[in-house]
Amino acid sequence: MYETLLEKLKSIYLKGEGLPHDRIGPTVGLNIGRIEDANVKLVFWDLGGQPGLRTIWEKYYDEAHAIVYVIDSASASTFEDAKSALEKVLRHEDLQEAPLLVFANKQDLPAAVTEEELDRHLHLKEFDERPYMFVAGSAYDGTGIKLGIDWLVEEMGKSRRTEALRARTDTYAKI
Ligand SMILES: Nc1nc2c(ncn2[C@@H]2O[C@H](COP(=O)(O)OP(=O)(O)OP(=O)(O)O)[C@@H](O)[C@H]2O)c(=O)[nH]1
Ligand SMILES: [Mg+2]
Repeated sequence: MYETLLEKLKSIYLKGEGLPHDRIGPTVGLNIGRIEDANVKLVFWDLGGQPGLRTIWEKYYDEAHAIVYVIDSASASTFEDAKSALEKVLRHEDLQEAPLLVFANKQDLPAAVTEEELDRHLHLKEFDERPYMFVAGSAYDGTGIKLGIDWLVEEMGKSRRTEALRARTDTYAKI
């Protein structure tokens, strides 16, 4: 759902160049992004957000340590859809306790709804207990990305879900 963001993320953390924006098309299937430094290794599964592709998402839930959900802040007409799609994601039992980062993207555009307004519109806190952070920013200028991902890394580090997933991987490794 966020290839532009993923490319920016790579350019921030890996200090290289991301793909130019005009080389990024709608995601069909899966893009994988890897970021690794001395302390953490992150693997991002970037999934297409088009309605017809959303049935694929749940194939990845079981092994996901956390969720990054990207919303287009400049597209008010799609907020309702974005909210209900996210609610469905969060109801899925395979994602229990997975920390959630909601990234309100495209804040660089004049048409973007402010962080406060979007947060009020989505009011996600009310229906879920998991670690949750809402960050507004832009995949173009990079604002908010480090803040959000640093938070996510910290949450994953202390999450029971991370522990459980690690234990499972260790068990498989021994077989
Ligand atoms: N102004 C602006 N445009 C952006 C930003 N992020 C992405 N875009 C543009 O928005 C369009 C969609 O970006 P994508 O990265 O393909 O969006 P996506 O969420 O991955 O779309 P799907 O793969 O269909 O789920 C592209 O034209 C991007 O260049 C941003 O932060 N600011
Ligand atoms: Mg995409």
